[in-house]
Amino acid sequence: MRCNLAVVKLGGSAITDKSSPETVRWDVLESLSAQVASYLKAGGRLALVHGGGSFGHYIVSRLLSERGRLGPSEVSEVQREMLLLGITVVNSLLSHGVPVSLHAAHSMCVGERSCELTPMLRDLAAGLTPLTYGDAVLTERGGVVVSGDTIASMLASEAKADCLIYVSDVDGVIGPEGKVLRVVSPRDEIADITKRGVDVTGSMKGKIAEAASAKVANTRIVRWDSLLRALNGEEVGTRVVP
Ligand SMILES: Nc1ncnc2c1ncn2[C@@H]1O[C@H](COP(=O)(O)OP(=O)(O)OP(=O)(O)O)[C@@H](O)[C@H]1O
Ligand SMILES: C=C(C)CCOP(=O)(O)O
Repeated sequence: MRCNLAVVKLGGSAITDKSSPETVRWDVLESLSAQVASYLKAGGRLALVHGGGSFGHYIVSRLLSERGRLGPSEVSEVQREMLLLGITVVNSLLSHGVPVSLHAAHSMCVGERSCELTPMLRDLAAGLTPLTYGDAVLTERGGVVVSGDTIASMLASEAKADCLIYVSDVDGVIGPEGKVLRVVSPRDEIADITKRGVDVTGSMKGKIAEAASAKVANTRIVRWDSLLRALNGEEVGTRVVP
């Protein structure tokens, strides 16, 4: 069935090149913005989250290896880097006529799994397309990274979305036989096909666990060029079940 209210996570593996720092994949971003615009034009509603890609993951891993921890200055640097990618995504969506409203995750989250998402829900109800992203926040334990995968899952549950779509650079989840799985659960064995590049928040295994915890009926991991098909209810990519 076609999605009425969707939460879509624009994966950093799709919108950036994770093997090269601060590199946007402009063609992919343009395509995703056009697919989002087309879904909205057909009457769909959605909220968006994007990942760290070669912006967030690179800076976190560089700062951790150079300074050993994320203190106030490091958290601020990560927040700045994610804002840069956030503005880039806003520019692309706006150029396709999407009425996007950007919400910094560090203004809504106080820990890895603790976010107050009401501002996004309010904008969604008002007819805007709210957007947030994976980010860093300063806690009593020091700086921590809040994954966009987690925010997307929490947002889908709170918004009572009927679809939760994780967009990435792979056709879906690759199973141990090397083929895309039609369905996956967090207990299933999957192949490890991690590419060059850095990831500080758990890659595919973490994504499956977060996706499954949302308990949204139609939860999928799809390649970027299949987003609109997924929003239209087609069985593309890999469906995630608890
Ligand atoms: N079994 C698997 N099936 C599919 N992809 C896998 C698998 N194992 C590892 N991967 C890796 O997981 C990556 C996708 O996870 P990743 O966390 O990078 O996605 P993302 O959400 O797009 O990125 P970001 O966290 O930057 O937003 C793929 O690019 C692939 O390299
Ligand atoms: C690395 C940072 C700052 C954000 C991580 O978010 P994710 O890429 O959605 O896991």
